Amino acid sequence: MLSFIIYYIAHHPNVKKKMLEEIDSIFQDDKMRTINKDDFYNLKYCEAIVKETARILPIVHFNTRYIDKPSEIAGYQWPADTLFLANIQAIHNNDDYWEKPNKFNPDRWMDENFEPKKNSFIMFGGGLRLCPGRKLAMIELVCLIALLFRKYEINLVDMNSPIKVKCDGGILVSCVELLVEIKPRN
Ligand code: HEM
Repeated sequence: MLSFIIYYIAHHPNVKKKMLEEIDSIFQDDKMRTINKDDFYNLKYCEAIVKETARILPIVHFNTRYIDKPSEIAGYQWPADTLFLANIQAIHNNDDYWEKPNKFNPDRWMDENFEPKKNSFIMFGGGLRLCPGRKLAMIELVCLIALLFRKYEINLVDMNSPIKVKCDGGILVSCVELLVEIKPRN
């Protein structure tokens, strides 16, 4: 997921600028101090970048559900042993739920009153089997991008290269290759 985040940041200079302003306002040019809980809560724009990346390109593309008894779901009768696949990628990019879904726009998450429509943002699944690691994953990703971009300038080697992804088992999406140039920030 970090590769996808770096890719989208590199392709949206206005987003990168805003992210660096947030990071610099929090760390005040200190490139070494340990990140703490308050920093995490203040890194709202970084969090918005993580969510927006996961909206456009969810690493879990499909969520699965299985019924072991015949059931009626969404007005249809289904036999026992039916496996359902919910297409997370399609839901996240559907214009019934999202304004300009193809636009990478972390700002959509910045409005205090913004709440995605019910079940329209399911990067961590939902219901009883909701991902139990979601908070840890968010903390790790937000802190990681803040600590990386606080200290390093990260650019893509080839801005024209499309993102190279592979999909394992039709469900998990990962980045195959992303060539980056990293140098210390001034
Ligand atoms: C960006 C990172 C992550 C993403 C996108 C993600 C996404 C998901 C999704 C979509 C599910 C299926 C939920 C459902 O069926 O409704 C899931 C389940 C699960 N995740 Fe995560 N996850 C992430 C990180 C983590 C981490 C860090 C942990 C553990 C430390 C974790 C542990 C689990 C476990 C144990 C389940 C199975 C839950 C169950 O079946 O009851 N995940 N995750």
